[in-house]
Amino acid sequence: MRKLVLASNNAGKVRELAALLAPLQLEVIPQGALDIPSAEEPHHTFVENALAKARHASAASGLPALADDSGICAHALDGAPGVISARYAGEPANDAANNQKLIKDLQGKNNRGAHYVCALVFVNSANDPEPLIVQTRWYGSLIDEPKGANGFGYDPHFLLPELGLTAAELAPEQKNAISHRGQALRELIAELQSRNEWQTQRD
Ligand SMILES: O=P(O)(O)OP(=O)(O)OP(=O)(O)OC[C@H]1O[C@@H](n2cnc3c(O)ncnc32)[C@H](O)[C@@H]1O
Ligand SMILES: [Mg+2]
Repeated sequence: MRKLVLASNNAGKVRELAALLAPLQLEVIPQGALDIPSAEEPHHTFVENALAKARHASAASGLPALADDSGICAHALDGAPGVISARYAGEPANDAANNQKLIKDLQGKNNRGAHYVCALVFVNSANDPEPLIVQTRWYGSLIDEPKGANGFGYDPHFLLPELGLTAAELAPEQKNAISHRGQALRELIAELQSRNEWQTQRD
């Protein structure tokens, strides 16, 4: 079976990506299972960081790799925390501290609009000259009081106004059906299939 390394050490992301990839005939291997450490993420864009992660995991494993660089952008904060979402409150990364800082920074701001961003990059090999790149957004608004126990990261504060629920109140499959990551992975799979590189069980 074709193998794919998931170039992420975030358990929440790995869970979501693995569920979305489950219908494909692929052996999905999180990089942690191969003892591949996190890549450096020095760039100013999600796409560049995702590309660095994908190349890093592919170089270390000798396998095709899929990376996700994502984050949340608060509209009243000029898009912060953005690419530094994982380490907004400092290192090591801590979801609770990041959420607290974000809510504190939004105190007194009327505009609670925000969007998640997900950049996905697939490479066939470490030096792949044609990486496949998809970037998507998921819009919502940020609430002070956390609600819900599903998901990860900023999800308990990310309200979907049309549903009246936070991302952390959605079942995993509901979140994947509408999230930035779900949208991006469906697009990426369609691109890969149009290249004829992956077959699904439906084929
Ligand atoms: O780099 P990897 O190993 O993939 O893991 P990471 O957690 O460091 O991932 P990022 O560098 O892409 O940082 C993204 C951060 O944005 C947040 N984030 C991204 N997608 C999210 C989602 O679906 N729900 C909640 N928070 C999310 C979360 O805090 C992540 O830690
Ligand atoms: Mg990271």
